Amino acid sequence: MTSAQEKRTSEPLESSDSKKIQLEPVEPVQKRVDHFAKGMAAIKPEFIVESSSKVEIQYDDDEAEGGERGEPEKGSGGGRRKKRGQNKNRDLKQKKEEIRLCTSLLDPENPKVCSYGPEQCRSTHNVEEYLASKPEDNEGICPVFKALGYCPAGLKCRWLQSHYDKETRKLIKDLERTEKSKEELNYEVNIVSHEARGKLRKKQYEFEVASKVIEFIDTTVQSEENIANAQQKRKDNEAAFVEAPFKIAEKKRLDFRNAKIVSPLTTVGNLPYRRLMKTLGADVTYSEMALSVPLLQATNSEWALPKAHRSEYPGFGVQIATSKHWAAAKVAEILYKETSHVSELNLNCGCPIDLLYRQGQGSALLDQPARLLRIVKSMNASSGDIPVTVKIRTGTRDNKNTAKTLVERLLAENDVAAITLHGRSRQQRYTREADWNYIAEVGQTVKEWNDKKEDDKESSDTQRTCFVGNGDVYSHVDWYNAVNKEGIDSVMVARGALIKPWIFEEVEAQQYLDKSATERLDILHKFTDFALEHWGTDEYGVGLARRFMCEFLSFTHRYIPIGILERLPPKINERPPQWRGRNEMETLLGSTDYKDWIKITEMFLGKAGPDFVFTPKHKSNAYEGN
Ligand SMILES: Cc1cc2nc3c(=O)[nH]c(=O)nc-3n(C[C@H](O)[C@H](O)[C@H](O)COP(=O)(O)O)c2cc1C
Repeated sequence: MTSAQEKRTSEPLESSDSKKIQLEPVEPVQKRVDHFAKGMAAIKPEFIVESSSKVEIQYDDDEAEGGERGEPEKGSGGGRRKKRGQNKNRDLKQKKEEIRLCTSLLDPENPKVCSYGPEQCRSTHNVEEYLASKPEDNEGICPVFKALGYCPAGLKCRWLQSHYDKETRKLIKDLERTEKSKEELNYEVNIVSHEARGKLRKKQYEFEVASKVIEFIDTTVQSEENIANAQQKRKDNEAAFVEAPFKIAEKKRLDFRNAKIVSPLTTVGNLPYRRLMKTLGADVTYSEMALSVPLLQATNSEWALPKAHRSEYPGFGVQIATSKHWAAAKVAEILYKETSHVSELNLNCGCPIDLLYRQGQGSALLDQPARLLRIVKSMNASSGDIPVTVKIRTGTRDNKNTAKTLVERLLAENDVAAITLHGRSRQQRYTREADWNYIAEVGQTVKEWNDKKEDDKESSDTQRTCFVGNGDVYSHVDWYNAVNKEGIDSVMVARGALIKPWIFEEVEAQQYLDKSATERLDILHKFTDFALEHWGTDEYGVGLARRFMCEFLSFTHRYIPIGILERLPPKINERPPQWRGRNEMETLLGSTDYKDWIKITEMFLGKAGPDFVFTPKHKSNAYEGN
């Protein structure tokens, strides 16, 4: 794309189904002054909806970064963030069925033993009563049965009619399909055993490596008075430490050059979404950020985060947030020993939310480089052959970039397989653009380091450190602008891959793809199928799939079809005037009303019950236009 095209273009573009998109010549500006205002997306006039009441949506992507984990508060650097654009009254609990069937009876042909016994069990053991109480089944074939040849939800499935023989009262199974699905590597990995989690819970897990590493690192932080003593202890520990099973050069290799990388994304970067992104061209995906303390307490919801779909490996990273080197060492050791499909362990040094910041986690580490280095060192020493990477921001404060100095220290004192730099400070909001000049400057520093290391024949460590830029990438134009800069190996894409999940197809094709509403709906359909495979097809699983689909739609609706724009490239931060699509479905997919999102989920998940609750993260304020 030439710079002339980037400004305004009347050049035809190829769409995904090879139809040409003719961008009409731009008419004189005076008629549409408002729509060409800075920060506004330039929509062709015929698609602009004039209305006296306009809806303004405030997107708070900063807060989204922490998911439901943190409530912003005044002070502590991020005070301005308080409540802006965030809906604080989100009820995220999904309602359960009134009459629940005991899980021991999911498959009536193969009943399991109920540990409570039918008398004590709080769920019903009366299959007929349960089936009679069930709401009418959803139409069509159960997506999980179709994919796996059986449905683990059994009698609880909301599409039961498609795999239940009423006459014989047996579940239908397609063993051939089951075999095929295994061959297709359609299963989930990194499921930490009950036994390991039980030991963790009882504090009986044996940290053979981490305990030595922690002891060694502790001696490096001894107080001044104890320095002589500490030095001796350190030497002893160093001797023990030499036995560490993996040297840096023996770790798994990462090569991110031109890799298509999806950011770690709390809540929305769930397993079904990442699986979808793999089918749409992603090479690298990350878990949602997992916190070290609940991991060590063996919290089930936290251990759900490192789970991945088999298709994500190799190329799957687990992201952790921590403020303590001992916790980092322990988590790294468990992940190494108890999971089998982790390509890298990523340390979050960028999360801006107050709760984590106050605890010294996330972006707080940027102002405590010694602590950050200790954490990386302990992770590296405890994670076996899993390489360690970091994700940082430019700094914590505006106009005070500290990332370059930090990166110099990281390279000199530690071994990080990759560094990702989000080109914003903690204080900076998403409304201001990421600083790609600074990203390139830091990239240059990493490049010089790699060049020097390559020239150093003495060096036993042959691993280069990859450098990845991050911020605002929304099209192939942004992507190539970034990777064509010296020192930048690749780009990590976050919101761009949520709003426009086919972004990597555009990168591959080096052109905009004007996806039709039907094609976009197909993508959502695929997400739903993956969501049902992951969360299940029973009432509860469908509720979760619906909720996470709404979360996804809270980003996808922000896409403005390329065919209705008159100025390219589209920018991620541009706000549109109210617009309508080229057909009803396109208009629906662009709706900012969460009730329409629920309607969209109903196309694939059946009718949402009156109990289904979804409150969008983003507040939308109606105001009178002038
Ligand atoms: C909804 C949402 C969730 C996020 N969750 C995480 C996270 O868990 N870990 C992380 O390092 N960054 C997280 N981020 C930040 C992104 O990874 C990325 O650094 C940031 O959005 C800038 O990239 P972008 O301009 O491409 O969106 C999140 C961002 C969003 C919008």
